[in-house]
Amino acid sequence: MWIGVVSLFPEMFEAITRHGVTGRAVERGLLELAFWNPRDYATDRHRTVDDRPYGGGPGMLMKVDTLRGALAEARAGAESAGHRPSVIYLSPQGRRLDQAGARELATRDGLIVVAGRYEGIDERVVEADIDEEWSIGDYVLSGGELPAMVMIDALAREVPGVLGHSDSASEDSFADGLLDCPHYTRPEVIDGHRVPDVLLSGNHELIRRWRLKQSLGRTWLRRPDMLESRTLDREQRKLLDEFIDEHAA
Ligand SMILES: Nc1nonc1C(=O)NCC1CCCCC1
Repeated sequence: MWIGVVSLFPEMFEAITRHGVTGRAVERGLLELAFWNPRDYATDRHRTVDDRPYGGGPGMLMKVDTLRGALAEARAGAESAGHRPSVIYLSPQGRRLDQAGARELATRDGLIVVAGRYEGIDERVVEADIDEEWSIGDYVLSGGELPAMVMIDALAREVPGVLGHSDSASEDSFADGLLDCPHYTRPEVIDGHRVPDVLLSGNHELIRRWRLKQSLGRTWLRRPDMLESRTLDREQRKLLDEFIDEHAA
């Protein structure tokens, strides 16, 4: 998947282009990131990229001409790469990103992601140049780079071939609308706490059922809202009822 990034701090994105699952996806050509820095479009001696807000008040905005210069080149880059991207802006005012949203974004014919800085961007640029605003949560960060990386990481996992064996995506808890089950690895005992026997049994069907029961139970305990919008099949209903009975006991 092709993603153009407009950012004043492109080097921050090494966190996803040089490490882990996303780094390997870039190496394998499954994920392609290209960067355009508004500072490269500054024409003054000080390479100014911010500007004062009309109406006064604290803080600055991203300078319009340098931002739009970078955006125009990103669009040209997308076109020459044969893509017709959606242009995304990250801000707390956007649509909340969730697994379904990541899955949806992964189907687009490329993305251009605009990472804001200072107090944001001119509203006329939002209206003219931005297709969609997205948010990673209700808190204010210092820039759009970390939200952009969160979004790119989440959607990259939905790109076919990115994950080692494809079922790890389907097993991801949010992938099937549940919280993840507990996980265990060596040693078998930590401070007197043993690994649940079922996980040592080698019985894959019992293990599958135990993990599903734990996911359902955890979701019931911690995020009951996630169960409200979900129809449980017969097995899931039985396992959750068992969990609830055991929890009440
Ligand atoms: N929360 C968020 N979700 O997506 N982005 C978020 C954010 O807090 N972004 C900060 C940016 C917003 C534009 C101006 C500079 C600071």
